[in-house]
Amino acid sequence: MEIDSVRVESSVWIGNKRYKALLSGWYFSWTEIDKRNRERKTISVPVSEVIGVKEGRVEIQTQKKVEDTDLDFTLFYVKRNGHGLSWSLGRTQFCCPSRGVRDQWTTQLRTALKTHSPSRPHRLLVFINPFGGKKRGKQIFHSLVAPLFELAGISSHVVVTERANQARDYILKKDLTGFNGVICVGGDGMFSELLHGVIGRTQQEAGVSEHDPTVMLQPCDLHIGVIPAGSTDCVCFATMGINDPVTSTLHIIIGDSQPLDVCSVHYQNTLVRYSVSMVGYGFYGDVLAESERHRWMGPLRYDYSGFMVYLCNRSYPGLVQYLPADSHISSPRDKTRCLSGCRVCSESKERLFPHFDSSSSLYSTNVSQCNSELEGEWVTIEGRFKCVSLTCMSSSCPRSPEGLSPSAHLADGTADLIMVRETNPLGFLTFLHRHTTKQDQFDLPFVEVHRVKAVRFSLPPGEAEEEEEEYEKQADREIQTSAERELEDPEKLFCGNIAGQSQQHLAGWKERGSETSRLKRQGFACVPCCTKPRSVSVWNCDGEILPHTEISCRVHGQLVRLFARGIETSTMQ
Ligand SMILES: Nc1ncnc2c1ncn2[C@@H]1O[C@H](COP(=O)(O)OP(=O)(O)OP(=O)(O)O)[C@@H](O)[C@H]1O
Repeated sequence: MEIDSVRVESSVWIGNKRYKALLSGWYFSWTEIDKRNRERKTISVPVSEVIGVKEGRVEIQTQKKVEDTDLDFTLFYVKRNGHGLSWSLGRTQFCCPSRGVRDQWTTQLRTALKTHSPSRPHRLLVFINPFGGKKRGKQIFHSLVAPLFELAGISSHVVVTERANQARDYILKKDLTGFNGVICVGGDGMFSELLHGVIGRTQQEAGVSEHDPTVMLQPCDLHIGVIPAGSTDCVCFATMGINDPVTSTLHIIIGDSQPLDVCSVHYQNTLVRYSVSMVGYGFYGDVLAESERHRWMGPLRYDYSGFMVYLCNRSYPGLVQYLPADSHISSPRDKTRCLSGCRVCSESKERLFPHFDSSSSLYSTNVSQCNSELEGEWVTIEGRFKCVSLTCMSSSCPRSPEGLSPSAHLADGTADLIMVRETNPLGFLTFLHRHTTKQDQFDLPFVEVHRVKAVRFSLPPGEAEEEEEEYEKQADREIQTSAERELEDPEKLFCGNIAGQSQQHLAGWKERGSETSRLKRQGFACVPCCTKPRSVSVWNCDGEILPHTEISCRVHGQLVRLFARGIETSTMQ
């Protein structure tokens, strides 16, 4: 029988009220019937949003309780709260006229679930960062996430991390057979580990060199899920519209799938990092560098560092080259929002994977995309900038609900390049302040924004040599100071610089044996309030400081997939 033609109907009781229950195609609904047999209010649940069907009267919240009765079944489903962005577990207990009817309901609902939700995960690999955010990762997983996975019949293998990069290395090296996805319980740093692991693993298996800046990367099949438990959870917020562990868990269970663009950052012919959120130079780099020196302050360090760096009022020379995206498709100032089911993103799939058909491998089709995606005329802009940033998504967060670029798309194969030229402190404050309001931050004479496919940043020729000289001198001074500090208190240096967010990146440096250069650069870059004017800032790449100034960035359309669906339309004004 065709599932769409399945129709099951019967009388049921919820409490002491009589209802008509109906399973028809994609929906299960129940309508109250009053004493005169008139139909009252109907509640309708899409089968794809059913979490589980259990025999008896079952409760899982606070404590699991099962009352095994012959006539009852309990339905668990996604319930939308408030404006709908926050999801919780809905639960309704149905009492049937006979055991036969009850069994028919449970069987038909489970069959419908399999048919309408074929891409739900069955087995997940979960990484918990016990030190992320308020250090509640383990508690969040065991009290809020694990019971829902169990209810939905999802098994999970849990790894509580003991060091930075453990999750990334695990994904790169271990056998992942049987896993339908990887989940992080932590913040953006943990997400980044999973991102690097999943992309790296996929390229290894496809025999693609990540270091070649011109290569087409293989899109990744393994989905990534994010349970927010960090102090910065921007990726979660920008793809769900809310930071809530239960909402994220429910999106994972129902197998939502949101493709995401990823920006690769290269230094010459070496991959430096991947980014999904922001690669920012100048102000954003300085704030991160400064905040790393004040980790002891906790999340407050970002406000403090932002204020200090703002007071320094620095601007930096730079040569920015970019490859524009097709402006007929969309633009960063078209006032649209990338919402769930976004037309621009779904139409981009054909452009990004023009020869895709499910019978052939994605990679073989991507090779032809390689050339066309890097075709076009590069535009060059030289000047002094307060900041230059590139963002693959709106990068909205609770503090800036509209984000760095409100009209950016999650999966259209482009990023928005924002350049803020040198201006007076009040002008720059206006630009920053507009990120927290609905006012257009691009409607300022010193701000430029472009939708792009690739960007290159370098120092203007004269500056580069001058900088190199000054850099060497300053670095030597810093090394000496650092060494003295280390001798005084080795713990201090370790805690201040190695622990936490920049760990992944710094570990990478260490692996490459450039401890000296790390000290040089870090010491030099992290003193925004030093009296001497500097001409070079650092890059902030999704919360990590990059070890290079002259970088090239390229957007890889729909490279990874998240267990998410974007921000739902009905909830947006
Ligand atoms: N067991 C661990 N010990 C130390 N660091 C870890 C551990 N597990 C993960 N990490 C690293 O901690 C960093 C920060 O973690 P995460 O993003 O989960 O939390 P966060 O509170 O949002 O971080 P931050 O406030 O520093 O941005 C990540 O880059 C990750 O590599």
